[in-house]
Amino acid sequence: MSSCCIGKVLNEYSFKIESLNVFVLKALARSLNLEEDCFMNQYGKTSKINARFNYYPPCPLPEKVLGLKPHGDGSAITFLLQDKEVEGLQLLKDDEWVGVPVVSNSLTINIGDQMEIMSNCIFKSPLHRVFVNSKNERMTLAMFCMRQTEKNIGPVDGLITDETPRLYKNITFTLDFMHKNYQQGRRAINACKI
Ligand SMILES: O=C(O)CCC(=O)C(=O)O
Ligand SMILES: [Fe+2]
Repeated sequence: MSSCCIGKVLNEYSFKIESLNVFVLKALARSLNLEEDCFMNQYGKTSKINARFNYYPPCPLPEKVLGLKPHGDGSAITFLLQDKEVEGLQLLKDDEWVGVPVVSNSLTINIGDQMEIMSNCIFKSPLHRVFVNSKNERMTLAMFCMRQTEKNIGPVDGLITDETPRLYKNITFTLDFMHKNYQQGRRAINACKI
C-alpha cells in the first residue's frame, strides 16, 4: 500500500473512530444518569486522536522481555484493533494479569486516565502490558481519543457529592505530562490525585 493510500485509509478510519468515540462517551454519561454531553464538553470539540501502530517481532527470550511495560493509557478512551490471531495483551485485575482474548471483527475498548479523572474514578483506567512470543509476530493499532489542548480536565460536577468527594485535581493532562511519568516508571494518574 502506498503512503498516500495509507494516509487516506487512516483518515477515514479516524473519522469512524471519532463517531464511535462520541457514541461511547455519551453512553458512559447516560449510564451514570448524567447529561449525555458532560464528558464531551470537558473533552472539548477539538478532540484529538493519536494513532499508534504497535509491532512486536518474534522474540527468542519471551520470558525475559515485555513488548510493552505496564502502563495506563493517557487517553479518555482507546480503541484497539488487535492482531487477527496472536494474543499478547494482559490487564491487571484484582492483582492478577489476565489475558485479553482476540475476538474477530471487533475492537477492544479501553478506559484511559482522562476518563478515570472525568468520572472521578467510577471508570478506572486499567494497568495493562503486552507480552511477546518466540514464534509469531504481532501487530496492533491503538487509537487514543483524548483531550490534548491546554484546557483543564477534572471530575464532572454531577459526580462530586458529600458521599463521593473529588478525588482528582483539575489538571492539564498533556501527552508530555503522560510520557514524562511513563519514562520515569510512574503512572500519570497518580500525579493527578488529591
Ligand atoms: O498492542 C497491544 O495489544 C496494546 C497496545 C497498548 O496498550 C498501547 O499502545 O498503549
Ligand atoms: Fe496501552
